[in-house]
Amino acid sequence: MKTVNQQSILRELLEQDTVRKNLSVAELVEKILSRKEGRLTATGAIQAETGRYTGRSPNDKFIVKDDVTEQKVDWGKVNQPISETTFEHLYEKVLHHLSNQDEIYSFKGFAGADPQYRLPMEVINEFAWHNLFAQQLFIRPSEEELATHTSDFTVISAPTFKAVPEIDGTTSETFIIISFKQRVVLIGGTEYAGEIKKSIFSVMNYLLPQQDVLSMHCSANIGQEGDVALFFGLSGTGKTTLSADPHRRLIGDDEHAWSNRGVFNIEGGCYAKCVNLSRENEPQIFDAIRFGSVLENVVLDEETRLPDYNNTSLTENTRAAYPIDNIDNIVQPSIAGHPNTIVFLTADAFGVLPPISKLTKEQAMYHFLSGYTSKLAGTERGITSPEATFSTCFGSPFLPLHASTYAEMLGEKIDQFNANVYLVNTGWTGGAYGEGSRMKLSHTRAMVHAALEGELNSTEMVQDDIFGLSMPTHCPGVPDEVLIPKKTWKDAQAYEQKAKELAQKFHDNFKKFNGVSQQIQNAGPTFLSK
Ligand SMILES: Nc1ncnc2c1ncn2[C@@H]1O[C@H](COP(=O)(O)OP(=O)(O)O)[C@@H](O)[C@H]1O
Ligand SMILES: C=C(OP(=O)(O)O)C(=O)O
Ligand SMILES: [Mn+2]
Repeated sequence: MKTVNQQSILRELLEQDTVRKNLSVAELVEKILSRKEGRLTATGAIQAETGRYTGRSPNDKFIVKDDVTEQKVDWGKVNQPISETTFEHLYEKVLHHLSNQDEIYSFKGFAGADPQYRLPMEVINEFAWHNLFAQQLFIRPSEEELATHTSDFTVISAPTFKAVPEIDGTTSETFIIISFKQRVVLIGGTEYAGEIKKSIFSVMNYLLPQQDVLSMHCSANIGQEGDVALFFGLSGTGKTTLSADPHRRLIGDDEHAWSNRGVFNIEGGCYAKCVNLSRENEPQIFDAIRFGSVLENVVLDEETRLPDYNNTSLTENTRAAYPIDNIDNIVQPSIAGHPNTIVFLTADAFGVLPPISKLTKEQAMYHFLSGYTSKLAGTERGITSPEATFSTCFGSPFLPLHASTYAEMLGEKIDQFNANVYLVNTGWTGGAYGEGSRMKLSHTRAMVHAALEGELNSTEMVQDDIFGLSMPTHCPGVPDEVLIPKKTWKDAQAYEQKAKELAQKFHDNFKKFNGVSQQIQNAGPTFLSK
């Protein structure tokens, strides 16, 4: 059988003495420098460039349709099917490609901080810097854990292997293919490191709900009283930035799961956007970038070798990868109790959603299913300015199962633990993208702080008459007029028009969720039902 064949080729490959296994950070750094894969920066971090692709390639992502996945996966534009035969041919070619390299790198570790649900996994890389990335992003094993480690999923990344669509059955030279039957992710044709971590996230989004654990595209932190907050949001909306908070310990910046024991981080590291990064605005992230970190597509000053975070000549999606331990106030292991507060981050390019609003349970479900936000420049191929999108569960590119699976689980948990839910607009204010400006980070931080401290519970609220959202009228550290979008626009009529345009989009998008309860369907924009 084919399956056996590939598994034995993989085993053979891993027995070759060209495979360097779980090298230390220092050894990997030496490799990266001697192979000229990257450069040493004055921060101590490695800098690497990814060439043509500097963001994810969602159109090149597939799931193998086989007897394991056929009935389970929500097939469509996000989860494109590919045949077993196509996968097997490519798999063999990629393994052949890797067996011809002078050296390749393997990292064995885990996804999932809770020992009950963790996935022992392995990442095999053609590039040493990708292997360093994997080591920093996934959960590093102890010596004992490594000695007894048996991988239950393998990511194989061969960026210089390029597919030929006509022969290989892909859409382009790039491919990201998950086979749940063979427990393999195959990545080729792209050097963007984000694919490695996000593909394992997709794997966990398939596996965990089947164990009755909700997986979520969110960051998480914990306050002094042990109160847990989650921040959901599509790429670039503020999960990493807002979860790094000197007053709250970090659980994780991007991927979490919620079991009947509480929440846990899926990863062991962070992957921060670093466009315009400054110590003043984001001190913890700025200082996390040091020896062992990886700066991706960040331009260096040629003389000082210091990163120039304002330079977006390679991409706006510049990134820093570092182990979570590089942040000084963290929870270790990355496990905590049940969330008290849930924040949905939306980067509203229309500039009409309130900077913060408190949601009813029905509104929470409505907005979770809608997942309205923007794709921000650079995070996906072809996106050069914020583009309004409805990304269900604030993470549609990473969800193999139907949105209702995740939404129903979240709804039950919100009910059970009585969590407060807020919608926070980290996008535009005072006008749409191009006219208004990005919400001030200091204001967003102040609003989030007030929400987490319970200060908004006793504040007077007003309801906006287009979306039906409850907006606080005061918030410490934020001018009153910022809280009400209409007041931030020069032209109130223009605001109204734009807001109604967005409300209509919400309405049109939600038609596909006609199976959900009437109460949830009614929790959308209010002016349309008048
Ligand atoms: N009001 C705001 N709230 C959050 N982030 C903001 C805000 N204004 C600007 N930003 C910037 O937006 C980016 C958010 O990115 P990040 O936190 O990495 O997103 P995510 O983790 O959700 O992908 C950062 O570069 C941050 O500095
Ligand atoms: C890494 C990504 O997203 P996030 O910013 O959510 O981590 C990505 O979309 O490639
Ligand atoms: Mn992030």
